[in-house]
Amino acid sequence: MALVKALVITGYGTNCEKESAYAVRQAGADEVNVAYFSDLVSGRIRLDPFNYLIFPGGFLDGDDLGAAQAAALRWRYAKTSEGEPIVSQLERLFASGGVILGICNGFQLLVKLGLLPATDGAYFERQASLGNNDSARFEDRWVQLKANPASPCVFTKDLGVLALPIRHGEGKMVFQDAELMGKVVRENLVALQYVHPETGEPTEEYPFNPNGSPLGIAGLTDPSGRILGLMPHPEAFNHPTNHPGWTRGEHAELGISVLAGGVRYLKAQ
Ligand SMILES: NC(=O)CC[C@H](N)C(=O)O
Repeated sequence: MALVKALVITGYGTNCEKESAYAVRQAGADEVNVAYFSDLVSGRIRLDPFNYLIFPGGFLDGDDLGAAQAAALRWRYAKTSEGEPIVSQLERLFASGGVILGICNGFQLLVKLGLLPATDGAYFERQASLGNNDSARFEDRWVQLKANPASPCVFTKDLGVLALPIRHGEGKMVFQDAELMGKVVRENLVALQYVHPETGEPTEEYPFNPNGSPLGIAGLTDPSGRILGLMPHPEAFNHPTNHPGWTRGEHAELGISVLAGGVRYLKAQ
């Protein structure tokens, strides 16, 4: 049974690192650390000791150039003060069986860095993007979701219907072309979809789908199932009273369950 050592990356406008660290601790991680990207550059911290990496939500570089665009370039090209590409540490963490979770801005980063959806194992080749919401507005409310039971995703494996908060301006999934989107769907790399509350089925209808994402795509995984990126914020549903309907006695699966999927997977190794 592996120890779960989580690292939450912050800096440059990230603002959900504390909730994400709290949530992964609640989910059962043995060790939880928060570090700045600049700590990786200075060498104060390395990715090597960790097996659970979290890219939290926020406004990296103020969303200039598009959400997480500059950060994706930073992750791809920055080196430690000793000259080692930081991306090599990231590649090693993943190659040695680690799990990676990107929440909202973190999802945008994973997609722009080419870690999602990575069809055909083409990691670090960008195949998709996240564009402006169809509403052309920042959307901030709760949505209903459904996990895809056929997806290889280790985070959403045992999940069904979920209610989670969203808060983003750039959540519309855009694929390179229709062929790639078909492949993502066929290979079940769609891990999570917005659903219509009446039918419980994936929807493109606003406001249930808050951004106009095709097929209601709210989260993607990679072919290994060890990377998950999602627009909603599971870390923000860490107690039953976070749910807007809790005083009416409404219950829903805590978002912590998403983070717990990664913990369970690592502990089973
Ligand atoms: N909550 C977030 O992480 C927001 C992500 C990004 N800044 C957006 O608005 O789309």
